[in-house]
Amino acid sequence: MQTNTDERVIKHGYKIHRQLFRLVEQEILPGLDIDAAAFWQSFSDILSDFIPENRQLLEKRASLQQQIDGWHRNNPDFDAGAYRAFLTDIGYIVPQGEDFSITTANVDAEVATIAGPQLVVPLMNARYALNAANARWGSLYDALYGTDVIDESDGAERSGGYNARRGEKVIAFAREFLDKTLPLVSGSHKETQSYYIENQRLVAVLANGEHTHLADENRFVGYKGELAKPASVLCQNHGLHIELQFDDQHVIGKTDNAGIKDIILESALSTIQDCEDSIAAVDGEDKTAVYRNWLGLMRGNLSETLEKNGRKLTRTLNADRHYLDARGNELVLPGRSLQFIRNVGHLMTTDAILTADDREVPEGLVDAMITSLISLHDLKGNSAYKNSRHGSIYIVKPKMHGPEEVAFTCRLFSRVEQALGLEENTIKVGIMDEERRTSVNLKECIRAAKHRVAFINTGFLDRTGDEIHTSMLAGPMVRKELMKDEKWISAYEGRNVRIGLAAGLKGKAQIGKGMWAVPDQMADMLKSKIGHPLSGANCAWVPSPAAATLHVMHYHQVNVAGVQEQLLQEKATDDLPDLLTLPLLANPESLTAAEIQAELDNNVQGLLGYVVRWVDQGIGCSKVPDIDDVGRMEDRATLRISSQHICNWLEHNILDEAQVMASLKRMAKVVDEQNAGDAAYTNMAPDFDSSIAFQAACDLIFKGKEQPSGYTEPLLHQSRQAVKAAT
Ligand SMILES: CC(=O)SCCNC(=O)CCNC(=O)[C@H](O)C(C)(C)COP(=O)(O)OP(=O)(O)OC[C@H]1O[C@@H](n2cnc3c(N)ncnc32)[C@H](O)[C@@H]1OP(=O)(O)O
Ligand SMILES: O=CC(=O)O
Ligand SMILES: [Mg+2]
Repeated sequence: MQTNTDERVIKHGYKIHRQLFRLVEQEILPGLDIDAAAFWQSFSDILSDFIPENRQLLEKRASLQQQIDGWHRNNPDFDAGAYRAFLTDIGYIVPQGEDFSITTANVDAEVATIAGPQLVVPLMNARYALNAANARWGSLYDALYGTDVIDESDGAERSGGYNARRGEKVIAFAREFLDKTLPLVSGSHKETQSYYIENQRLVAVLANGEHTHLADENRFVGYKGELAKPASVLCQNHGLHIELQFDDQHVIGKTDNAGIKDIILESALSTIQDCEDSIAAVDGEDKTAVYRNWLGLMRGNLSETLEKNGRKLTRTLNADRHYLDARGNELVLPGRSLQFIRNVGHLMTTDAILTADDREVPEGLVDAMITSLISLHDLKGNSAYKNSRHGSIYIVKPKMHGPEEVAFTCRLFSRVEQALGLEENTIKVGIMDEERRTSVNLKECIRAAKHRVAFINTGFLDRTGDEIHTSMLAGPMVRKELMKDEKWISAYEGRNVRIGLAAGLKGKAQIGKGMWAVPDQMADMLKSKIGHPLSGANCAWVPSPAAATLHVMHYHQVNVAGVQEQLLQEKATDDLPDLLTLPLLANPESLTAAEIQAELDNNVQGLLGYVVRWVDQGIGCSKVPDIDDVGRMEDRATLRISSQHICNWLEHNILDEAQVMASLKRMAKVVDEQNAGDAAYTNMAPDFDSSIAFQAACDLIFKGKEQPSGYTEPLLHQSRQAVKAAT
């Protein structure tokens, strides 16, 4: 990209984008008691010290991939034993050391001890970022009413104004939840006429006049209003709060036997503010905008004015929540999720800072320094709202390949801590277990971060992309939808929990599970995502605040600490062979022409639908209809899967270029039609050659094999930069 270096400020040879420079000097540093000159000095030292090693780590990735490609070329008859020996020889599999336990300290309860949903949100979008931070508490009634969890039969449709029949179903569902979560000594919440507090106990009055209590009295923890007629009652189960709100004049409350107007669930315990795969930040200007949003969250003053349902409103961070406890003393609960920030990985570079010879610097180095600097506002109490009550900064580091790269991240964080005057290990690291070399060596990856690891999370979407790319030459892969039934993926998910528990994460850190990537299918999510807590994971990703409010019900049902205790008793098995079982098609000839076409069209439709918004409009995460018209969350990781999958089938002649090109052109028209209502949208068809987005989609497929680890960001960035330069 052409960069006007005149617009830059030179610091110790590095050329800082003026917008970023101003942000740091005028908005971030004030109030931090950090000398600007000292800051730029230590930042430049860090860049100079870490750039060469960052480069070497990337070279090692490329070299290992080359050796793996060569091995597959020379070994068309796959032998699992020889393959494992080869991976060990080349250092892809590293030796495993003695058992150990992590020592991470000063971790907030939302990470260490309470199990619950984790919401991920594109940080570039202030409206969503604020919504996510506030998603700590969510209305169960809204989450049920607004999603397919409540079916539309018997006149319970969602459309139009308030539908009382649907409302009844919501109330019935919620009462069922209360009966399971807060059972009464006798009777049911379905029969309650009122609730009151007496002798520090919650009393429920039933239709038959009986006054009953909670079966477990300790689940009542607080209230608002009067003892005899509370405005709300606060209960707790597995460390998660449930608030029953009363108002018999309210439109819902007046239809309810006990005057309940809503049930509020503590929902997204933690949130990941994402600088990575769900955003499109391709230059210094974009990076500055993203950092400014993080600053607003850490200073507590981020706000966004928006129009919703014909009304203008200003969204800001929610305050903490105040109650009286059972004894009548003040009880204050966090009003916002605990916020992590996801930095980018080691691959990409950014023109936010250029070297003396005008080369972009590694973006991950800039993220580490700037996002930590901003987080200091929280640590120093410069915000009305506390994020970490234990003085920690939580950085999620994605796409690391193996323990060496984790160690590099930890050394970087250590240097950032020194530069900012922070105690060692203040910056916690969330390790995305989403590259094959990390899964294979997970124990050693955790060891490399054992003083600061705050989570290990199975990013199964990137992990699937890496599975395909790493073994690109081994043979054609199974269809995308069938990946979830493959041996490697269940070994991967199981090992993550088992290795995490053996490394002492219980009670100290999160063992996390991946994203629910079908944002509108909440009924299905409710059926299946209980598998995550049941597997021993104490958090799992959700795509939206409503999904957090629904998924939290699983953590009321499952006592994750108990599951983890049980798993710790089980004997470990060697599941590395399963993890290394390649997801190859057993019988490629059995695929019908229709199956091949459907797989191709589906991949192409999702790919184009995502890429066109990314490249033309800078939207990094989209809900894109698949071939069956199901809206799917698409981000860079899902794009990595679809592009690599098509590339793999091309490589093994299941597809040919002409067929792929024909599909791209046909599906481009479909995607154009899907976006017809968007005034900012530019069609790809029929002038395909002049659509940068369409060309990017082609490159992601036809040049997919050469992309580092099959990543999509180099081509996406290049194309978005071209669009920005042209407008
Ligand atoms: C592999 C990986 O790396 S996964 C991690 C990356 N993925 C993500 O971060 C997914 C985050 N989710 C999203 O971006 C969005 O939910 C999408 C793109 C999937 C769907 O977005 P939309 O179609 O706009 O959502 P939808 O119309 O259902 O809801 C919009 C409302 O929900 C809110 N919302 C939706 N997603 C989120 C979210 N993740 N956080 C906070 N609020 C959200 C919006 O603020 C909006 O509410 P508002 O009008 O009051 O502001
Ligand atoms: O980052 C998450 C993933 O699944 O990839
Ligand atoms: Mg990922």
